[in-house]
Amino acid sequence: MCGIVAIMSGEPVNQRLYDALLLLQHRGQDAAGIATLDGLSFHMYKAMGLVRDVFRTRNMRDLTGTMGVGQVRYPTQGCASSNQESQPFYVNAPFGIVFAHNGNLTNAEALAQELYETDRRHINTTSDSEVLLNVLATEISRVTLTKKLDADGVFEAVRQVHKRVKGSYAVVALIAGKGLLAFRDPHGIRPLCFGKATDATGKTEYMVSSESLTMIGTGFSVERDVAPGEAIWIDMKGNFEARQCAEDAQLNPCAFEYVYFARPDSTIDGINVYGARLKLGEYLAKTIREKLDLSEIDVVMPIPDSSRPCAQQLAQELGLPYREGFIKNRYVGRTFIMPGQAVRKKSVRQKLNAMPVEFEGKNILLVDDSIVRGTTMREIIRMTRESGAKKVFVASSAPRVMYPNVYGIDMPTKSELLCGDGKDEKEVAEILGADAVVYQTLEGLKGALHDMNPAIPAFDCSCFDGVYVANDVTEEYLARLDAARKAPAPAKREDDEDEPQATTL
Ligand SMILES: O=P(O)(O)OC[C@H]1O[C@H](OP(=O)(O)OP(=O)(O)O)[C@H](O)[C@@H]1O
Ligand SMILES: NC(=O)CC[C@H](N)C(=O)O
Ligand SMILES: [Mg+2]
Repeated sequence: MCGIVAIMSGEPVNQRLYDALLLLQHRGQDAAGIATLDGLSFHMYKAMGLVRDVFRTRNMRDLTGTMGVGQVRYPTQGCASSNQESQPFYVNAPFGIVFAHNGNLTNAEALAQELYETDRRHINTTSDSEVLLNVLATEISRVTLTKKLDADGVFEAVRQVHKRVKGSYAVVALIAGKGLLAFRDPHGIRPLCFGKATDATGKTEYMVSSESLTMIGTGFSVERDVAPGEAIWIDMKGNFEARQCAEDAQLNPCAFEYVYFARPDSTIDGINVYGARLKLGEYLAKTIREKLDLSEIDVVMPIPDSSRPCAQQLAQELGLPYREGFIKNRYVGRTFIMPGQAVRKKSVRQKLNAMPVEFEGKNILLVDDSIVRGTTMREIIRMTRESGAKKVFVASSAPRVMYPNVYGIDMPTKSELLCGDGKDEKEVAEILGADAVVYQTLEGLKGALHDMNPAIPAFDCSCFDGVYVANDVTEEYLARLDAARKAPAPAKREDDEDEPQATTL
């Protein structure tokens, strides 16, 4: 999951883009970048690392201009540790475009070939985002063969992009001298919203962002979500237009955003994320009542951070005490979105510390938002027992993660999932070393989200039910992902730099 943001204003945007990226840090910890447009010149700075480590005052000073885009990256395709694949991306024709993407294309390989052979465009990385930018650039070029680029032309180009591209994509882009473009895939799998503010001269400013919390944190007021398949265009004079550019758009937002990815203080497609997590706790409590003997549980305990609202609500519903037994080191980031299993494993212990006083002689119900590879839970159960707990029960606010995700969560193969082979709760409990494990049911997840916004027809629950809403995933495609995942990583050369150099424009 990456985080993307764009601002158009009459005033400098560098600081506010930086502030927005800091607020989106939970969506990507691998790399960060900002590109601004000053007159007809782009300025860009991007590098591997967290936002606060990537940008220095001198870099910020160079990011002049009153429009800009930014991104924090959590890689799903291409190379996890490549500075070249950090975003934004830039192409010099037509006009010059900088671009940031959240999502994952499922036909990137075929598109890259088509771009080379038919459109005569060269893709220099293995990132699907570079492919998407080049499809967009090709389609913008096509419409400008016969006329000047205006709103109609931009929307026509996006219409063609929707026809060629498969998978999930939320995009922000700046076209030099022309305007700011944002669009969302026809299923609205990844989130995208926009807001407004007024600058010192009384002119309207716009922000487009992955999550609404960036607006609240930077003085913008949230206008609405970008609809699935919709594009919005703000030209250099500040004229705003929005248009539906897809033929069969239907909103199917990713359920995992509500379970884990998004910040609780964001509202996505009319559902407040915190509220959704409380609701998931309500539904999970019902299942726990059916499956566990409540008189055996002394305390309910969350695994910080993401499971807290669910655990709190669940404890209240079950009339059990809620206790915090794990203290999180706030200087360690999210474990799940770290690249590579070795670093994830090490980080769980660095990140969470158990306080024996909360465990000694007690039967504990541990609550986490999800158990994906089982890295976190395995370690947590070990720590819970070491700290003196008698019995350890486990509850997950998400159902069993059984299928690969190809829409922007980096778990493309079944083999890396704890329940990829269909293990039931008993088998999971044995493997993790728990006395019992209870998962949210799929109906519970869908019911909770439906209660929060009955107007959403369906959610992308592909990693729980194997249904790929964009109808773009075949067994053959999944087998290719599996083979790619198992291929050995290129060996590190002795003279490899530990710190990749930044990329600028
Ligand atoms: O089964 P796993 O593969 O370990 O993945 C699941 C865990 O990863 C996430 O935590 P993370 O530390 O990323 O973030 P958080 O602090 O927001 O909970 C999630 O909340 C689970 O705890
Ligand atoms: N999580 C994402 O949105 C990733 C974007 C893009 N697929 C990349 O790997 O860089
Ligand atoms: Mg967690």
